[in-house]
Amino acid sequence: MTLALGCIADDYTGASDLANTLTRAGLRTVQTIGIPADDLALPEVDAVVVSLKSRSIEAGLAVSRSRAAEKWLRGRGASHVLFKICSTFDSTDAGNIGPVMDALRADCGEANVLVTPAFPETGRTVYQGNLFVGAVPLNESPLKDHPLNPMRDSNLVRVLARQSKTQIGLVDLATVTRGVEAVRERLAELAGEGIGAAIIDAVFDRDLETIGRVAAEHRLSVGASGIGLGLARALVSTGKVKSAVASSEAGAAVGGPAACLAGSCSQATLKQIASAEKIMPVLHLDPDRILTGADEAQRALDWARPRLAEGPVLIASSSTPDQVAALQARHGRDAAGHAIEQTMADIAEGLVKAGVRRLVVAGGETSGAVVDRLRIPGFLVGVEIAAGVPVLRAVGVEGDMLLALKSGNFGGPEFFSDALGLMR
Ligand SMILES: Nc1ncnc2c1ncn2[C@@H]1O[C@H](COP(=O)(O)OP(=O)(O)O)[C@@H](O)[C@H]1O
Ligand SMILES: O=C(O)[C@@H](O)C(=O)COP(=O)(O)O
Repeated sequence: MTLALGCIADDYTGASDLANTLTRAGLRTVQTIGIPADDLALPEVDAVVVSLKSRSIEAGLAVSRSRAAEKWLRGRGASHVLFKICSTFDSTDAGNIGPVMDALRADCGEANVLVTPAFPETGRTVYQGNLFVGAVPLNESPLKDHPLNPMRDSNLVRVLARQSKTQIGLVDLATVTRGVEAVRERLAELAGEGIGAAIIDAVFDRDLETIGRVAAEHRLSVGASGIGLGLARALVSTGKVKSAVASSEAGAAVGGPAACLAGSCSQATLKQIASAEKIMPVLHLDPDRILTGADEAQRALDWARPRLAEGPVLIASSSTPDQVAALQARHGRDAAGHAIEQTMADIAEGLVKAGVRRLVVAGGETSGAVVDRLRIPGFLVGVEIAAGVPVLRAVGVEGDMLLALKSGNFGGPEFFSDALGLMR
């Protein structure tokens, strides 16, 4: 297999979002969990998205895991590697976007890396280096209250400069609008000033197409699904990849019980849980009990098992920003996040043992904990449920299983019923 594009995603929902975008743009794509084992049977593909759970871990570990993934991808012919980050640039001043970018840049000898989290389809746009989430700057959006990476500065040139050893420049929208040659010239200018990476503005998909064409001439780029779209379109339009029609195999029905798990505390997920209450039984976990050692997973499984034969159930740990802040004040941010993720993984494991073959998970870190526990090595990409969220068919596991891994922020209010409607 010779890859036209190699991708490293810093979380599992982000990886399925990117795999979805690449598939829809005509690239045959698989999502792997970590670097695939040699004996994992993968179909012939144009792109591999290696999913890491590296967004919120210690920066040194994120660097070493990302470098190993890059080495694997380059070893399979990928001349370009996209480091997939969140469209809301989720990170702290300690990293991990800057340190990983610096390391990958050094490994591949790239003079200048284009960086953009723009993904207009989901309302993420970048102007003068400032990230907007819908109509508001990042620091005024619900991301200011994210449980793990509260985003309080919308100026990404500043944010990335705090994380990276590289000097960070800007390629503004006026330059992008002038086209591919103007962007190339601006990059050469920045390289001449010793600037190794640049935030590049993008508001519309046509901006991403310009960016994709220039990025494809380089060895490395950093961004969300939008730049993935630009790269995929560039690979297809230059004939490097023959555009493929998405296969229907990935979405074939599996039947059996279905369940949903929500660990995201985003506003979008809170609304989706409220809507789900109208159509399925919902159990709200008690996060304090989880942190004080009570067996909430057992309570949840005892609640769910007798209900599964009747239809889908939803189990949620999600709370409002005030409740999250209070819990973190009592137990610490990382301890709270980790304990709740592990409880979600325990519940997922118990549900699958009870026969669940269709599982919807809301939240990136939560999805990472669940997929790791279920030891799923990879996914084929099926139909799109909502922008950035496809149906996934597990590969390398016994029996058929469909999952949807939803970024906390993605999907409309009826997401859970929309997902279950497409996961037959
Ligand atoms: N009630 C809660 N209080 C505090 N933290 C929580 C609560 N519920 C879930 N969490 C944690 O918040 C984090 C949510 O992150 P994630 O799953 O990535 O969601 P998102 O996709 O919205 O970023 C996880 O670490 C999760 O364990
Ligand atoms: O780019 C995005 O917004 C998503 O693909 C993504 O990375 C989501 O992360 P979570 O919100 O943590 O699920």
